[in-house]
Amino acid sequence: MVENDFRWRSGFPKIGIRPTIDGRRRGVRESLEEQTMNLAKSVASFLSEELRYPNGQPVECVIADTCIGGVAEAAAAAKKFKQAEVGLTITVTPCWCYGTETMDTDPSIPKAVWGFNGTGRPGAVYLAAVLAAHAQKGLPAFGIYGQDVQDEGNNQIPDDVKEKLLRFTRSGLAVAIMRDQAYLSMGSVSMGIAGSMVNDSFFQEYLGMRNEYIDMSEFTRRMDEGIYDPEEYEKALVWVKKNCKEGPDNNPPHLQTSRERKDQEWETVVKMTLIARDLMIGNPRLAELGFEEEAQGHHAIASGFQGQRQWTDHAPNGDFMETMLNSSFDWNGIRSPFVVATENDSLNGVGMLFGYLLTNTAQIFADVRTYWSPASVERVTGHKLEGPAANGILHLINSGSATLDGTGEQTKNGEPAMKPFWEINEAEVDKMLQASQWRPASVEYFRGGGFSTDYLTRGNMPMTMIRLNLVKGLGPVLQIVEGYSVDLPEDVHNTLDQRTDPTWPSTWFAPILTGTGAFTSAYDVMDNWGANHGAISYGHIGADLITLASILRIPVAMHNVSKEKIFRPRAWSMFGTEHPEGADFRACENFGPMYR
Ligand SMILES: C[C@H](O)[C@@H](O)[C@@H](O)C(=O)CO
Ligand SMILES: [Mn+2]
Repeated sequence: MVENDFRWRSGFPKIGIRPTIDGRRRGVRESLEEQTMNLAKSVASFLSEELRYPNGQPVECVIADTCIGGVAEAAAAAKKFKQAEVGLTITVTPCWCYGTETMDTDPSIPKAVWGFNGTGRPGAVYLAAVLAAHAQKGLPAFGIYGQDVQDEGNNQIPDDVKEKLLRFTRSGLAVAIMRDQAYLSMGSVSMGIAGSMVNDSFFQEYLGMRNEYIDMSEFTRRMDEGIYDPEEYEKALVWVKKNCKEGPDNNPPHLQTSRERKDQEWETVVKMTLIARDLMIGNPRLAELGFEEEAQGHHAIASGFQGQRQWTDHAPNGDFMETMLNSSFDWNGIRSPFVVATENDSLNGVGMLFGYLLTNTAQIFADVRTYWSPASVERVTGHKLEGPAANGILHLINSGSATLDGTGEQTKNGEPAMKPFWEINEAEVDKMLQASQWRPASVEYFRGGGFSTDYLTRGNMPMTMIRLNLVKGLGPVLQIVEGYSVDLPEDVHNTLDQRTDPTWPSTWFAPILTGTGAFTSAYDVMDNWGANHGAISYGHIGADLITLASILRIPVAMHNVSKEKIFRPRAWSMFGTEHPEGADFRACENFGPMYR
C-alpha cells in the first residue's frame, strides 16, 4: 500500500473546535469551564476516530486554547486556527453565551454550532441566538441540537448529534480540501460537449479552485523528449503485460490492427498514464532527471482529458490512462485514486471530486446512455425485469474508461463494494483485474486505437449518481439519484450490451423511486437528467451531497433522499419550510457563492 505523500504534500485542513462559554466571572463561567472544554475534547476525539483524510490518516482537530467567553477570546481562537490551517469550525457549548461576541465570523470557513440540549444552563438557547446572528450577518451556519434533553455534566454525544457532526464535517472538509487546488484541463472541448468548456468563474467563485490548462500536444512532447521516469515506465509496462488482459478485437476484420501496432499502442498508453499523473501532481523524479519545471505539476486535485477527437483520431485513446488513474491501485501498489474526467467534462469531474472527497473512494465516470423500460427489455430479450430493476434500468456505459473499482470486486461483509484504498487488499486487486479486459478500441470511433476497459459492474451495490449542471442566469445546479447496481442474467446483459459497444464498461443502475416528481419512474429520472454524463459513487451519499452543496450555495434540483436526513444551514428555513427545494434555490441565490 502506497501513501502518495507527494500528492498531498501541502497537508490537509484541520477542524477547529470552539468551546464557547458564558463570560461572567465569579460563579457562572468558573462552574462551566471544565464541562465546556470537555465537550470540545469529546467532539475532537470522536471526529478523529471516525473520519480520515484522503491519504488514510485520521482527521486532525485543533481546540481553542481557552473557552471563548467574548470577542478577545474569539479573536485569539481565530488567530490560532489561521496558523494551524483550520478549514472549518465547530462551536460547542453547554450553556448560554453571547452570540455575536463569541461567533466565528470568517466568511470563507464552513461552520456549525452544537448547542447542548440540557436543563440547567441550556446551550440550545445560545444556539438559537447565534444562528440568528449568523443569518443576520449573511454567514450561514449549521445548527446541531440533540432531540433529547441531557443531564448537565454528561459529555456523551447523542447519536443524532453524532450523525450531524459527521455529515457537516465530511462536507466541510471536502470544501476545505478542494479550495486552492486546481482542475487541470488536458486538451479542450470534446465533440462540442458543454461540460468541457471549462467555466473558470464557476471554479473560482463556487469552489475556490484554480484552473490550469495544457494542450494535448504536451503529451507528444513528453513522449518524444522522454520526460517521464524511464525506470517507472519499464516497471509499469512489465506489470501491465502481466496483469492487464487484452480482450478480443471487436473491429471488422479490415480495421483490425497488427500485433506489432497493438504492442506499440500499449507502450503509448502506459506512457500517457505516467505523463497525465505527473502533469496533475508533479513528480520529484523528473527534477532528478533535469526537468525541474515539469517536476512541479499543476497542483491538480482533478483533471479531464479531451481525447476525442483531435487526439483519438490520430493517437491511442485515453481509456487506459483514465481507468488506471481513477482506480485505487496501479503498478506501484494500492493507493488513493485520482479524479480524471473523460472527454474533459469538467462538470462531471467536479461531481467525481465531490463523491471522492466525501467518501475517499474511487468514482465511476459514465455516459447515462439508455433507459431500458421493462417492456423494451422483454421485447428484445424475453426477460421480465424484477426486484429493484422491475421499473426499468439505466445503462451507464462509458466510451471506454471507468475505474476498475467499479467492477464491484471488492467486498464489505461479503457484499460487492468500493472501499477507501486503505481497506482494499491484494486479493481484491487481483479480482478487479481478472474481472476486466482491455479491448482494442473500436476503430470507427477511435482511429488512433488504444484499449477500452471492459467489465460489468456487480449488482446490489448501493450507489449514488450525480450531475452538476450550469444554467445561464441561474448558475450551478446539482442533481442526485440514489439507487442500486443491478445484476442481469448473462444472456440478457449480452444482448443489451451488443446494442451499444460491447468493448466498454457497463453498469446497470436502478434508481430508488419515490413515486413523485423526477422519481415517479426510472424513465423520469433519465428524462430529467441534465447532461450526457453522470458521476457515480459507492453508497447512498445523497444526504452528504446535499449538505456539501448547501455550503457551496449550489441548489439541488432533484434528489431522492429522505427528508429526515437533509441537513442544511439553519438560515435555509428562513426561505420557506413547506417546500424545502424552492427554499434551497432562494437561499443559494441570496447568499451567493462562497468565494467572490
Ligand atoms: C465514442 C463516442 O464518441 C462516445 O464517446 C460518445 O458517445 C460519448 O461518450 C458522449 O458522451
Ligand atoms: Mn461520454
